[in-house]
Amino acid sequence: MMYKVVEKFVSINGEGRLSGQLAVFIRFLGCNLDCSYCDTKWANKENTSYTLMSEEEIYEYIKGTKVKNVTLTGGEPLLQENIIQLIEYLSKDNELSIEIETNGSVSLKEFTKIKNRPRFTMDYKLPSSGMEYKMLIDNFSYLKKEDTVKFVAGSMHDLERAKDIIDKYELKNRASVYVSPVFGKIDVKGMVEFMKEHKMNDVTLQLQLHKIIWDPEKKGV
Ligand SMILES: C[S@@+](CC[C@H](N)C(=O)[O-])C[C@H]1O[C@@H](n2cnc3c(N)ncnc32)[C@H](O)[C@@H]1O
Ligand SMILES: Nc1nc2[nH]cc(C(=O)O)c2c(=O)[nH]1
Ligand code: SF4
Ligand SMILES: [Mg+2]
Repeated sequence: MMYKVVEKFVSINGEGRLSGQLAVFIRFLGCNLDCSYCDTKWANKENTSYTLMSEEEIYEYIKGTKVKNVTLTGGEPLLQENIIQLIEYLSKDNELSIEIETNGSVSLKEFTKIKNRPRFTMDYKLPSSGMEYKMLIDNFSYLKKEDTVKFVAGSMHDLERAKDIIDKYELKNRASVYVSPVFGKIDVKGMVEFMKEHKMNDVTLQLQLHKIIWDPEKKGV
């Protein structure tokens, strides 16, 4: 099988449970959503240049970096044709710790059947993204403790909505729960005050480390 890879690189993971650790990123072409805040819109344009890579070539690249954490992302990685074959192929290597960043609109059902499946870092798109209506609530039932639900908030209204969803679906009992500011859009101190006011125990506030270390617009980091 061949996959449309728009960039591959090693960096510090700037997000999620392995934030701060080295990771190999494979970014795939194309997305079905159009989040207002997307910092990777360039990867979603059908005319974006990409490299066709087989599962073997992707695996060889990853192993050649000697980095064990792998993040499959995009664009929306789960929309790649035959992505299940790639995930199964990579999942055979127990030395790899694989995470998939996914946007919450693609059913996880088939992916949860994969032996030694990767961890999902699944967004729940909040109102300011304009994509909340695309969220598949059933996906919450496929999550396990190793997975993460991420809420990217662009306003205090978004944060209120995130709290409602976290409580309504008891997400803290299902997976790790992260909140993340839309970069430069919301006062992070205000997010902390909100979390304090609402006693949001067991929710992790993240900042995109890579946008602190490098130019926030820089690709390949
Ligand atoms: C570029 S997306 C790719 C994976 C998948 N399409 C998704 O949205 O989860 C990776 C992560 O970056 C987040 N993200 C995108 N633009 C952002 C921004 N401007 N500020 C903060 N997080 C952002 C997304 O919400 C998602 O959690
Ligand atoms: N350094 C770094 N860490 C990341 N974690 C998730 C990313 C993504 O775009 O999915 C990402 C990214 O784009 N860069
Ligand atoms: S789903 Fe992810 S890649 Fe697609 S537009 Fe939203 S943030 Fe960007
Ligand atoms: Mg990114």
